Amino acid sequence: MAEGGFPPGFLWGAATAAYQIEGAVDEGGRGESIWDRFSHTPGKTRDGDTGDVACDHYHRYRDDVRIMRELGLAAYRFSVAWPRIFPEGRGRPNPDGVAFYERLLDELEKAGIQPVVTLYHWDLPQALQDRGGWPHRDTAYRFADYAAWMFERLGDRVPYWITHNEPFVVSILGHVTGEHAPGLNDPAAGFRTAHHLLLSHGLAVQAFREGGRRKGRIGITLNLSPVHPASGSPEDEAAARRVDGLINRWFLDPLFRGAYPEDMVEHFGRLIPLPEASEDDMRLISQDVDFLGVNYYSRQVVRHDPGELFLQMRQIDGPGPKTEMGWEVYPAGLGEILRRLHEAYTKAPLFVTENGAAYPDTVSPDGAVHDPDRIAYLRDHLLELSRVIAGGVPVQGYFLWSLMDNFEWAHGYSKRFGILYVDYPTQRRIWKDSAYWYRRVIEANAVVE
Ligand SMILES: OC[C@H]1NNC[C@@H](O)[C@@H]1O
Ligand SMILES: [Ca+2]
Repeated sequence: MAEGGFPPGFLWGAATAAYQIEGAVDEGGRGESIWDRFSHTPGKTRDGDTGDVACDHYHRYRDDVRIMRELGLAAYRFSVAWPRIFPEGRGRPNPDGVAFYERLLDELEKAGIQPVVTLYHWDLPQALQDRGGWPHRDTAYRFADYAAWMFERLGDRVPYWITHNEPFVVSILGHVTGEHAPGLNDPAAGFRTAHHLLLSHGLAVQAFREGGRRKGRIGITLNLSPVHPASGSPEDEAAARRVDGLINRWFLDPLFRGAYPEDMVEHFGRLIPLPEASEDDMRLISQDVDFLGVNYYSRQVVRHDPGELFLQMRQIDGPGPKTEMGWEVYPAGLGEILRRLHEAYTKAPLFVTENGAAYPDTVSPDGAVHDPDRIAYLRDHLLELSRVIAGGVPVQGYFLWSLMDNFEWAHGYSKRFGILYVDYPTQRRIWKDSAYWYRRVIEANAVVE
């Protein structure tokens, strides 16, 4: 392939998540989620923003799918809100809830767009949180029941299933730093959460396999980042290895090697009571997946800091330009992570299930949204991706984060990741320059100027 080219059949997509775009939180029988509770808790999100309305996608999905078709997307990654299917997290399913997703699947089918369905993108039913949430092992089995029900109901319509989105973020930001729902500061709960998320993934894969030959494929999505030492000093290199051990290896090793990374078990075991990792659990967790989803945004640069309790490290700013999130633009990191996965972890197909950037987009007087920085970010990452594939790493698709501006968790609506600008007061979707550019990339199946 020429520089910047992609293989025939490469799956061009865009990604969203239920709580970030749907709104209609009290409609269609939907139950409360931990993000409803968290966002409505004073002080937790910027300006007290909530997902109550978001992009009103629950009502506007037909128009949104029309735009996806006009963009030329081959696939669309979205998440199902568990509280729409099981308002109490368990027991009786809610027919109106699944009916919404069936309508969405109908629109995608008519548009010739393949659905890629994430079963869990952070919106745990509050009723399960009230019974202990992810730190509680039983929640893993409730997730497996939910997943099995979805496979039964929609299994013949969904070619790609993703069990979890970013278990690291759910575990650490939700249960250790408290930046995300449910807002805990409890490292032991964080590690039990990580284990139960992985266990629930394994139980769902088992249910998927037992459900007989299904047309679809199943995988999991991890947020992965290369971690570089701030200097070549042994202390900084050790700090980088510890951070790599938590962000990357704490999840990759169980999934693909059947055990938690020994150095990190040793490190954290001294500080925190770690959950029991039985052989049965690890066997379930490390079942083969049909693909691995990778969410890539940036690298981490860290130095040793003896005073920091958890990892004795301090993250520092890399030298490159930063996005609106303060994340360094570092395209080489995408290649580094994908090559490492293929060489050291799995020969399974890979998908970039999220990649993108937030910038302070505004609508200019001519009604356009000029976002040259986002185009540059996407172009550089896609050039890197093209090189990685040309080098033999089986990356089969790319999902841009995000299709549209949306609720960026604790940052509320202040961070815009979309290639579609959302004018929230009117809910108008305005194509940013990057949307026109991405349409040309898809048409050419190659990076364009
Ligand atoms: O921060 C940008 C994205 N990162 N991955 C998970 C998504 O829900 C976020 O919006
Ligand atoms: Ca409400």
